[in-house]
Amino acid sequence: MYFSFLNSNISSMNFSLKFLSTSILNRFLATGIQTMKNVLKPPNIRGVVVLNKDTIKKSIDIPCLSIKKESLNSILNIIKQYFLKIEKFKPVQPASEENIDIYMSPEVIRDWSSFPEEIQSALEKLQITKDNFRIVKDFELKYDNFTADDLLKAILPVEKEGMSSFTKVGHIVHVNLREHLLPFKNVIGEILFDKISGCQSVVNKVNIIDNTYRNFSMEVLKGIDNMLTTVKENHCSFKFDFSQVYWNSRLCTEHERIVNMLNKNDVLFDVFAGVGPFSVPIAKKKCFVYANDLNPESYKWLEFNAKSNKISKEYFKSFNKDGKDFIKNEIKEFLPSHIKNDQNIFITMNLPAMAVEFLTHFEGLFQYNELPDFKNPPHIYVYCFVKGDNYLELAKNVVLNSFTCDISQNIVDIFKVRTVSSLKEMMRVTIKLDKDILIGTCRKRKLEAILNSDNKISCLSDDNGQKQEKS
Ligand SMILES: C[S@@+](CC[C@H](N)C(=O)[O-])C[C@H]1O[C@@H](n2cnc3c(N)ncnc32)[C@H](O)[C@@H]1O
Repeated sequence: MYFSFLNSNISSMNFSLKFLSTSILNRFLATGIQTMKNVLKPPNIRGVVVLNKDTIKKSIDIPCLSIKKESLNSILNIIKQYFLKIEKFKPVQPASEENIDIYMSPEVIRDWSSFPEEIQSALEKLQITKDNFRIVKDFELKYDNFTADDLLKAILPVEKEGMSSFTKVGHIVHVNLREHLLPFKNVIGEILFDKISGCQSVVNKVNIIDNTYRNFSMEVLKGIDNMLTTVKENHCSFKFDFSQVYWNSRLCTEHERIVNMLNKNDVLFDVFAGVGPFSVPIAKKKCFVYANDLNPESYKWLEFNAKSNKISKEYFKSFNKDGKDFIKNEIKEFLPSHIKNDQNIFITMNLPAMAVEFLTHFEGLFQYNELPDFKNPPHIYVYCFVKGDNYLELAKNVVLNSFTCDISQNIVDIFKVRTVSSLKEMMRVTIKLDKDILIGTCRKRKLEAILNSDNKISCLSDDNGQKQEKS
């Protein structure tokens, strides 16, 4: 679950300040009626660093239709679009034994004539006319009626309000406040704590994510100091200490994409598994999963999550090793039997800042006779960050340059996973691992090709790794 102060998302529900809102305004513009678009926004609170909730109020006039209770069902579909939709407020309220009041958005409706003609005539057919319409004066909008988006937009410096983001992980809402927003940290903490459903703790990331285990130092801005939390993703639950391990809700869709690519009986080697967002749901599909993470805390929760999601040991093995050792030992040990069984084999390498550096360990991982022949090559999904408009080309080059042999024929897909920040893209590159790479003949081939280039001789390897010479 993630949000930006200009562009937010609540679990799969997005709510956005950037494209502030929208349906009512758009409808309004479409009907050509003049808008009063800020009428439902908070009063002037720009720059406040101490939140005095009682003083955040605003008096507005609200259009209202009073109708007989029995007419409600017939007119609901006609006027639903004009309802006053604000926090902690019901647009349809009983007025007396027989009557109900329907409150409409003053952003859209100012008087009876604000209704488009076809709406007026549809209402009039049901004996609802101008006489049923009135303006309720001096209705008080309070702190409770404003959304977190509205309040933060009203408070934070205009030109910089969108330069930060917040994410919900279980009961924790975490923000990443740049320096210019630090004076507002308590206000931000309080608003998010009050407004984000299920939030028990608001934390600010203190350092940038540059340590080995990709976790953050946190400062609790509001709420309890308990970073042990549980989240649901891809029909599995994941428990972990958010201050000790890596978890990023923004990767939820990517995790789902990979989970959907594997089918029962396939094989996954997850080199940088974290607490298991690829490995656990994939093992749940009865795939054979080998999951590894160097962080002892991640490994602990990886094992816990496999158990709590009732993954059978038959399908799940976990390791607490450096990625290099995992490739050189576990992948080397377990890959051949799965190749022999002709299973679909996938290797995920999600450590985007440096995963490509581990690719070279696949080159020459096996002696020629250690590996059976295979038709169904394993595929690596390696993630990387690149900066620039030509991100496909950049990602391809990052991967190509990580091998000592030429593997341009082995790159079968390049996919933009998400934009991390302006111009920084997270990419997934798919590499088809052929025998030539795994037994290292591709290296020799490249070397020999260079050595022989003067004699116009190029060396090729056939499927069995046997060298052929062409002149
Ligand atoms: C970006 S996280 C990805 C976690 C998980 N796969 C996901 O998609 O959320 C990278 C993980 O790699 C682990 N890690 C960092 N360096 C490592 C290494 N040299 N070997 C193995 N794991 C490592 C970190 O502990 C972290 O859990």
